[in-house]
Amino acid sequence: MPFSSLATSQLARPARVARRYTAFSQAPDKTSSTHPGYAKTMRRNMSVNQYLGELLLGTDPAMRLRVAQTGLGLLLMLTGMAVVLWAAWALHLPRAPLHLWTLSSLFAIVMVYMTIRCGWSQHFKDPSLTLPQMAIAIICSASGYALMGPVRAIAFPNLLIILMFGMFGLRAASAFGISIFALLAFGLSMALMTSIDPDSYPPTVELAHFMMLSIVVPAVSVLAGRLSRIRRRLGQQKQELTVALEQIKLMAAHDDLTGLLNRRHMQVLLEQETQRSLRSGRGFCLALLDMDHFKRVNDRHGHAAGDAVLRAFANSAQAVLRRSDVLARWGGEEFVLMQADTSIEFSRATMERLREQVTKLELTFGEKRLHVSFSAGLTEHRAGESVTQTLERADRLLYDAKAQGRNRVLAD
Ligand SMILES: Nc1nc2c(ncn2[C@@H]2O[C@H](COP(=O)(O)OP(=O)(O)OP(=O)(O)O)[C@@H](O)[C@H]2O)c(=O)[nH]1
Repeated sequence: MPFSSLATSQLARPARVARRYTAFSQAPDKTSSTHPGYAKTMRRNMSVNQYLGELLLGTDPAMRLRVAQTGLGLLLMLTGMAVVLWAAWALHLPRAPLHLWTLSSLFAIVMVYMTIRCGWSQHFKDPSLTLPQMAIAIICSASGYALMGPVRAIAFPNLLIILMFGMFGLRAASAFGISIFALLAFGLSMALMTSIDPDSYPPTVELAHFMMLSIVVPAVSVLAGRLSRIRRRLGQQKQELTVALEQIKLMAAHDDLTGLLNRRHMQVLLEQETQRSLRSGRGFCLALLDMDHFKRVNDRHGHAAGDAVLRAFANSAQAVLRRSDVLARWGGEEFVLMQADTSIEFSRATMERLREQVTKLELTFGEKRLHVSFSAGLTEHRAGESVTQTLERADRLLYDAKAQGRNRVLAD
C-alpha cells in the first residue's frame, strides 16, 4: 500500500470513528431523557411498576404496610422451605412427605396473604392477623421438624425468626401465649417422632432439644415483649407530641384573652391576602377598631372588668361576622377586621351592625352596669399597595372617628 494511501486510510479512520460516534450519539436513544419517546417509555414503565405494586400491596397506605410486612415474613418462610427441600434432595430424604408439607405450607401462606390483601382481615381486631400468622408458621415449622430428620435443627432458627417477627406487635400476654404454643407444637412433634422413629430422633437428643427450646423461647418472648412495650411507649409519646404541637400552634396563632387570632398570625394572613388579591385582582376591606374610653372602664371597674369587656366584644363580633371574615386582636383594646372579596358598602353595613350590637351590650359588675362602644376606620385595600399603607389609611380614619366623638365607623 502506498504511503499516501496508507496515510489516508489511517488518517481517515479516526474521522470515520468520529462520524460513527456522532451517528451513534445522534441515533434516537429511547433511554435518553431528550428522546421524544423517553417520557412515554418512563410512563409505561412507571405504570407497570405501579400496577404491580398496587396489585400486590393495594393502594391504602395502612394496607400496603400490612401486606408488605406479611409478604416479608412469607418470603422468609419460602426461602426456609427452599433450604429444607435442597437438604432433602442432597441427603436423599424421602421426598413425598416433604412435598406434601411444602404444598400445604404454600397453601397456608397464600391463604394468609389473600385474607390480608383482600381486606377480609379488617373485620378482626388485629387486621395484620399476627397471632394466626405466627401459629400457622409455627405449625409449618414443627411439622417440618418431624420430616427433616438429620437436618431438623434448621427449624430452630426458623422458629426464632417467627417469634421475633410477630412479637413486636404483640402484647406481653399474647407473646407468652404464642411461645407456649410453640413449645407445645415442637414438644408434640419431638414426642411423636421419638416414638415413631427413635433411630433418627433419639429420645435423649430430642429431650435436649426440647430443654433448650424451653429456655430460649420464653427468653425471646420476654425480650420481644420488652421491645414491644418500648415501641408502644414511643408511639404514645409521638401521639402526645403531635397533640402538644397542635396546641402550641393554636396558642401561637391565638390571643389568650379573647380567643381571636393574634397580631402575628393576622399579619401573615394579611400578607397572604395581599398576594392573593394581587393575583386575582379581587380586593379586600380592612377595618381598625378601637374600644372607646377603655382606660375609663379599667379605672372605674377594674382591670378584670376591662378584660371581660374585651371578651364580650370578641363574642358579639363573632356572632355578627361571617365565617370568612377574619377578626384579630391587634393589641390592647384594638382589633383588625379583614373581609375578603367584599365591597366597601357591604363591609360598612357589617361594621354598622357590629357597632349597634356592641352598644346594646350590657355588662354588670356587682351593682354597676356598663355599656361600651368602639370607633373604627374602614378602608379598601388598593391593588399594588402594601398592607402597611392600607392599615395607615384605616388608622387615620379611626383617628378621625375618635375625633368626631367616637362610637362611629368612618370609611373612605
Ligand atoms: N383590662 C385590660 N385593659 C387593657 C388591656 N390592654 C390594654 N388595656 C388598657 O386599655 C387602655 C387604653 O387606653 P387609651 O389608649 O388611653 O385609650 P382609651 O381610654 O380607650 O381612649 P380612646 O381610645 O381615645 O377612646 C389602657 O388603660 C390600657 O391599660 C387588656 O388586655 N386588658
